[in-house]
Amino acid sequence: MSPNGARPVRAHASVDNLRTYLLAAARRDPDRPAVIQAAADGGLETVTYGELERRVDRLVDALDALGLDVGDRVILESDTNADAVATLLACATLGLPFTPTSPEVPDERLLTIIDSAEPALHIQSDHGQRTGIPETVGTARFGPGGLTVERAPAPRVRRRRVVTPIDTAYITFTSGTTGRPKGVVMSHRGVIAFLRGAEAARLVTAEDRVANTSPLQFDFALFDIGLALGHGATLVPVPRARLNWPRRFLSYLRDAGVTQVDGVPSVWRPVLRHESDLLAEMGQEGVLSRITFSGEDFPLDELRRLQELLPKARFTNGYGATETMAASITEVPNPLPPGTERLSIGYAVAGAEMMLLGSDGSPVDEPGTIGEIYLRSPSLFSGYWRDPEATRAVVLPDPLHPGSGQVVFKTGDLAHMGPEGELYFRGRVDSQVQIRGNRVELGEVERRIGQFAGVTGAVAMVLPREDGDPLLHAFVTCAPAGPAPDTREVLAFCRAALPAYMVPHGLSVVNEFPVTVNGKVDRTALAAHVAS
Ligand SMILES: Nc1ncnc2c1ncn2[C@@H]1O[C@H](COS(=O)(=O)NC(=O)C[C@H](N)c2ccccc2)[C@@H](O)[C@H]1O
Repeated sequence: MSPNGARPVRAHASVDNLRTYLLAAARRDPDRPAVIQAAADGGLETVTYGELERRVDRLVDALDALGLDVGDRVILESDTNADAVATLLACATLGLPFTPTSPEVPDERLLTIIDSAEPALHIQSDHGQRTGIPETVGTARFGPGGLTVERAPAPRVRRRRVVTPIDTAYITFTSGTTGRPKGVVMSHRGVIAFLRGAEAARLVTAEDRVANTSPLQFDFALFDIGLALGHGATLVPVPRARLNWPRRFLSYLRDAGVTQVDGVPSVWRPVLRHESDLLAEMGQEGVLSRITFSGEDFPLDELRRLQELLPKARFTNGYGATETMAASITEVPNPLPPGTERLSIGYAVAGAEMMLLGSDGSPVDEPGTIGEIYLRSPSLFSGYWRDPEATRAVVLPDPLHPGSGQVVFKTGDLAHMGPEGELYFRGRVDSQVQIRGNRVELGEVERRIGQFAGVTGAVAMVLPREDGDPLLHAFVTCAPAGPAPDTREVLAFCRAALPAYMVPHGLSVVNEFPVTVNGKVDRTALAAHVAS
C-alpha cells in the first residue's frame, strides 16, 4: 500500500498505455535486445526486454512511494538511453505525464517550461549536470541502480485510482514561432494510435536495429523509441557527441550493427562533407537498409548524394507535426528520378486523412493547386497545455462536416496534390513571402542557387526591415575543397532564370548552416548572422 492508504495506481495490462504497448515484446521474448547503447567504458552494452522491464518496475515502485497522483508532471531530462526509456515507461505506468528535455536545453528555457508545467519532480540521470531547479520541484536521479531522490516532492492527496488511455502520456514543449513555448499534450491513446497507424508502413521488423539521433525533447526520438520497441526491434541511441564527429558516428553505427538510421537531414551533412568514402564502404556492405528522415525538406542534392553512397538502402520521408505525432510516412524512390523537384509526403498513415483547403475554406482537389493541409487523425493531441485559446486556433470543426462534432488539425503547412492524390509539401503558410507584391517560393530560389557549381547548400529567407519591402537574402555553403563561389556570379546565375523579384538582394557564404537543438536549420540564427 502507498503512504496515504490508496491502492497503488497502475495501468491495467488490457488498456492502451505506453508501457503495455512498448513492453509487449518483453512478454513474447524477454531475452531479445531492447536497447544497444554506449557503455561507460566506451564499448557497447545490451539491455534486454526482460532487463528493461525489471528496471521499469523498480522505478515504478520508487516513484509510487513518493505518493504522486495520476496527472502530476515529471520533467525527464536525459539523452536517449535505456534508463531514460525505463523512466518514461515507469511514468506511463503510473499515469505521470513526462516532459522530455535534454542536457543541451538552456537553463532559462527549462525554467520557462517548469514555470508552465509546474512539475512535481525533475529527474535526471546519475551523471546529469543540471542545477538550480526551483525549490517547489522535487529532484531525483535515475541510473542502472534505480532512482535516488534528492528532494522529495511536496506531499499530496491521491484522488485518482486508475490510469486510462486518455490520460496524458507526455507534454512536449515546442519552440512555438511566437516566443512562449507551447506544451503539446499527448494522450496514451493518441501516441499509440499513430504508432499503430505507422505499423502499416512496415518500416521495421524484430531483427532491425534502429538508430535514434534526435534529442529526447523532439518527438522524432519518441517516435523512434515507439517504432523500435513497438516492433520488438532494438533501439540504438546515438550519443550527441558522436553526431558531431562523422567518423565516430559511422563507426558507432557499424559496431552496433545498425540497420536503420532515423534523423533529420542535418545529421547527414557532416558525413557527406567529410566521410563519404567510409559511408560508401558501409553502403556496399548493405547493412544499412533504411534511412528515415523528417522535420524539414531534405535538400535534394544532398539526398541524391546520400542515395549514391547507399544504393541498397530504402529511404522514408516522415512528415507531420508534434500535435499529431506525425501524419504521413512515404517511401522515397532510390535513386530519385532525374528532374524530381520535390519530395512527396504521400498520404496520411492508416486511420488518418490529410485534406487540402483553400484560404476560403473550400476543398482543393485540383492537382497542382496549393492549399493548406488539414488533418483528421486519431492521434490528435489533447490540446496545448493551459492554453485553450491557442488550441482553439488549430483544432477546428471539420470544415466538410461542420455539424458532425468532428474536429480537424489546421497544420499551417501548404501542399499541392499530385496526379494520384499524393501530396507535395510547399512550405509553411507563414513562410509564404511577398516581395514587391509577388508571392515568392523560397524553395524555388534555393533550388536555383543550389545548381550553381561549388554550392553545396542554399537557404533563402526574407530579412525583416523597418521601412520598405522585406529583403530577400540567401545563405550558401560551398564544397570544402573548391574556392568560395563569387556572390556576384551566383546572383547573375539567379537573374538568368528567376524573375527579378526572386533574385536575392544579398548573398552570404557560411561554413555551415546553424541548427536548432532539434537539428533543423536555424533561420533565426542565420538572420542574426547578417545583422551582426
Ligand atoms: N518530412 C517533412 N518535410 C517537410 N517539412 C516537414 C516534414 N516533417 C515536418 N515538417 C515541418 O515541421 C513541422 C512540424 O514540426 S514539429 O512539430 O517540430 N515536428 C516534427 O518536425 C517531426 C514530426 N513530429 C515527426 C515525428 C516523427 C516522425 C515524423 C515526423 C511541420 O508542420 C512541417 O512544417
